[in-house]
This record gives sequence, structure tokens and C-alpha cells, in this order.
Amino acid sequence: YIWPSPQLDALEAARFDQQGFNANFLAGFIQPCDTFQFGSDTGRANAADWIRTVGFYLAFPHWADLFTEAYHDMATHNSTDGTGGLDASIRFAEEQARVENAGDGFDNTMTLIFLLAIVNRYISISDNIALAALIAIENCGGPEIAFRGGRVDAAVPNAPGVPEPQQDLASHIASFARQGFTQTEMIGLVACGHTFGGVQHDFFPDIVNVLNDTSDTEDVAHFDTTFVTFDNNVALEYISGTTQNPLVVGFNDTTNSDKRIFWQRRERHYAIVRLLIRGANTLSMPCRFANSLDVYASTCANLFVRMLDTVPSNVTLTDVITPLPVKPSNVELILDGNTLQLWGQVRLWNMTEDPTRTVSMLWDNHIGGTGNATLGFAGLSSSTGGKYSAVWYGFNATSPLSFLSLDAIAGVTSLSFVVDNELDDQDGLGFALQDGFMFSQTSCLFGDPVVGKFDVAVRNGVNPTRVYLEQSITDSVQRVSVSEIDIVPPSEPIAANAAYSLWSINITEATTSYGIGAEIDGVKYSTTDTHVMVLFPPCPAEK
Ligand code: HEM
Repeated sequence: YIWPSPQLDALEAARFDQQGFNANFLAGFIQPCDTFQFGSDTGRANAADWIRTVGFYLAFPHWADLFTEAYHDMATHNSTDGTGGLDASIRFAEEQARVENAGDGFDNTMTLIFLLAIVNRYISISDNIALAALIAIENCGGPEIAFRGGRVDAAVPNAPGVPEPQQDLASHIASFARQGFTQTEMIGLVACGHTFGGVQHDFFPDIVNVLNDTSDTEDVAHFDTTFVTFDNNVALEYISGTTQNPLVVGFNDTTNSDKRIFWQRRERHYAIVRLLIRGANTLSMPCRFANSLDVYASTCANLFVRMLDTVPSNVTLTDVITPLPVKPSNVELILDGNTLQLWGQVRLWNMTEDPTRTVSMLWDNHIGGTGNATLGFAGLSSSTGGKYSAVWYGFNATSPLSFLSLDAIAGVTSLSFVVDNELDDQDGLGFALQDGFMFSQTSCLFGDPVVGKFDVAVRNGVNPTRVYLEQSITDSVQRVSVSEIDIVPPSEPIAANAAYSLWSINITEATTSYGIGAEIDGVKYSTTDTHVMVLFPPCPAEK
């Protein structure tokens, strides 16, 4: 995609900036894989719950929780009428209270997402559930998962429909068909999901007994011996007859759902067949999975993408988000007298630190001129379980988190970057900047009770149809939207300098963050920076 695109820029960052500089907190939380937020030696793993949520279940995050969350949220999908799917309806107490969502993983995971994830106008709660599952898989040894954004959060709970272990095979086949998966895909999805975690005694006393194991204080009977790692051991141990999977060899055969799902007549011959045609397609799914980690990983990657992208039929997802090779980030313009403060960093994807590298930024202005500055190393980040790294440079060479001063009259129209003599200007388009309106440092406080004068600097000649403050609103079911507070155009121009005039609005909510929006030639633009009144200085007359 072409930068800037506010939604794709935000989704790309949430998906790829996972550890280190400018990283999102979600991924930082779930490493290493055997970490469980509520203590060690519990036998639980964050990843499993996150995956199960996407698939079916949500708990306070162990890795397993992050994954199950996604499954349980998705499993309400009805492929015939297009309702349900991955829409964060699992956050509703009514869904969590259902027997089909037994366990504490869902509540735990939602708590984590609300605490740590970025939920905003561009990234929904359900996008975060998908991201949590994806991060869990990728960081615990799993394959890379293609990510699309744009999920829409449900306003009310979905109809029930998460499969339960005591149901018979026919019910499970019908349930997965409703969710949009064939029988073969069902076998795959269960064998892929049950690579993490296990069944906990507290919530499933009819499946798992008290274990009296000091290294497994929560009495979790695991699906395989490597329950914090994505691997094919769940299939391998099943095929080799050593499995301890509580849904295969549980003492209560009624709840041995994995056994019914994995079992196929062909497998009776697995020992001979496996020797003769290893990994061949004629083998059953668990058999092929057991034979080849590659087959397992690639099949699971495809099924997980299908699972994460199962959304209500009125939702349109973005294209798969791939990382921009060169990406400006946190770009802000602020007017300070005759100076434009240009804040920001640039991320160079798939590169590591190299003290000999030179990175510079070029910019075009309104008067046909150009400028350039050398950028300074700001930090490193990594992604996808450490598979990719990125290096960041700040627009201000000596203070990477500070700004570069530009001439306000000349302004700035677009950026480009030169990395070791190689130009990146988005194939000639440049990285467009909007300097038609921005926050002005003349904003200040006056009066008693105190009022904030919020000044927006509007570039002369730009003639916006509207200029407004933007305020994020969270509704009663935690969905974020933006409300617009129009600024009345000044009756007489108030000059900020030779190029900018001020539009002002008085605000009284001291700690509310406001962004700025403007409609210019029928297109709406927003600033990425927000401002709070408590940080304004007193107005000159008040000093
Ligand atoms: C017929 C279908 C399925 C049934 C009956 C089933 C049943 C169960 C049960 C009873 C548990 C134990 C939960 C607990 O102790 O809190 C569990 C855990 C889990 N399930 Fe499934 N499951 C099914 C399909 C799936 C699918 C499709 C996925 C994901 C793709 C998945 C992912 C997980 C994960 C990751 C856990 C571990 C949770 C943890 O350790 O916290 N399951 N499943």
C-alpha cells in the first residue's frame, strides 16, 4: 500500500512492530512462550488461551488463552446466514457464561487486550483478538500467519455454537460445516489448535482428575508433551500411540472428542502405510501431520488464516498486510512561531544496526525547494518470533525522539529517504505530508475556572471546508469511534505568521485528548498527534 493510509499504517504497526523500539505491548507480554501471567509451574501457557479465543476460548492470558480466544469467538459463525464470526462477541459476559465457553481464559485474555492492546478507530477489539492469536502462534515456533485487518466488533452476543467435547462426531461435523469448514478441515483445525495447552481440572472435572503435580498446580492435562510450543507432537504422539491427550485417552470416553475426530479407519494401518508412503496424500490428516512438521505447519497456517478471517458477511477485511520496506512513523507537524516542528521516525524493515549506514531524509516544500537532513539511530525492533528485525532512525539526528525544525513559510509537501545512497520515494510518489492544518503552540490557558484556547494553524490558501477537533469515544460495549467538534471559522483572519492563520476553540475538559481533523477538497484528514489542555501554558495575558 501507499503511505500514508491511517488505518493500514496502524494495522501494519500492530502486526509487525512486536518487540523493542515503538513495539506494541501485546507481543511483549507473551514472551517467552511458557510464561503464564499468574505464576510459574501452573502448567498453563498464554498462547493456548489466545488461540482458543479466536477459535473458541478466552482466559487470562497464557499463550494458549490468546489462541483459544480466537477460536471461541469465531466458532459462532453461521456460514449460511452470514452472522457471527471473529467479532469480539466473546467479550460479552453472556457468551463467557455459556457452558461451551467454560474456563477463565476468555475473561483473562479480554482483560489483557483491554489493558495492553491498542484499540482505536483503526484497530478493533476483534482485530486485536486475531493479532493476539497470530502473535502467540508465531512466537511459539509456529508458521507465519497472513494478517488482514478491518474486523468489526459485535454490539451484542452471537448465537451459541462452540463445539463441546461430549458432543458426538456428527454434531461436530455439522458444527464445523456451519462455521464454514469441511470435515477434513475440522480434523486439521483441531489438530492445529491442540498443539498448545490442555484441559484444566477446575473447569472440566469430568475429563481431568486432580493431578497432584507440583509442576502443574492448575491441574492441566496437556494435549501433548510440548504444550507451549507449536509443533506436530499432538499428531505424532497420537499416531505413535503414546498420547496423553485428555480428549483422546481420557477416562471418560464420552468426552474423547479428539479421539473421534482424529480417528479414521485408514489409520488402523498407519504403521505399515507410514513406512511405505511417508507423507503421501492418501494418508489421513493426523498421519500426514505426524509425518511432516512442514505439512503440519503449512496446513495449520492456512487453516488459522481461514479461522481468523471468518467474519460476519457484512464485514470487508483489508488486503493481507505486508510490511513497508521504508515506513515513516509517528509523523507530526506542529507550528511554533515561524517554525514547523516535524516529528517522527522512519523504520527500515528487515535490517539490523550498522554504524556505517547513512540515512537521510529529503523533503519538498511549497516553493519548489528541497531540504535534507541526516537522521540518527533511534532503536531496533523485531517481529514474528524474532524472524525479522527492523532499525529505526529519528528525524532529529542528535535527539531521535525530538523534532526537526523547518521553515513554516516554505512548508513541506512530501518526504523521501536515502539509505546508503539508495532512494526510497514510493516509486516517485514521495511520502505525502499534509501541512494544511496543525496544532499551534499558541494554544494556552486562561480564566477562572480555567479554559483552554485550542489553536489550530491553517495554511493560507488551503481553504478547508471544515476544521474540527477529534475525540475518541468508547461506547457502552467498548467500541471506539471518533466524534467531531467543529471549530467555527474566524470572522477575521488571525495571523500566526505569514503563511498560517489561527482557528480557535475553547475547551474545558482538562484531560481529554484531542486530535485535529479537516476536510479539504472533499477529503478528510486527521493528525496523528493529540493534545490535552492540562499541558497548555498560561496565555500571555494571564502570566
Ligand atoms: C470439536 C472441537 C473442539 C473441542 C470439543 C475442544 C475442546 C477443548 C477443551 C474441552 C479444552 C479445555 C479447556 C480448558 O481446560 O479450559 C480445549 C482447550 C483448547 N483448545 Fe479446543 N476444542 C475444539 C477445537 C479447537 C480448535 C478448532 C482450536 C483452535 C484452532 C482449539 C484450541 C484449543 C486450545 C489452544 C486449548 C488450550 C487452552 C488452554 O490450555 O488454556 N480447540 N479444547
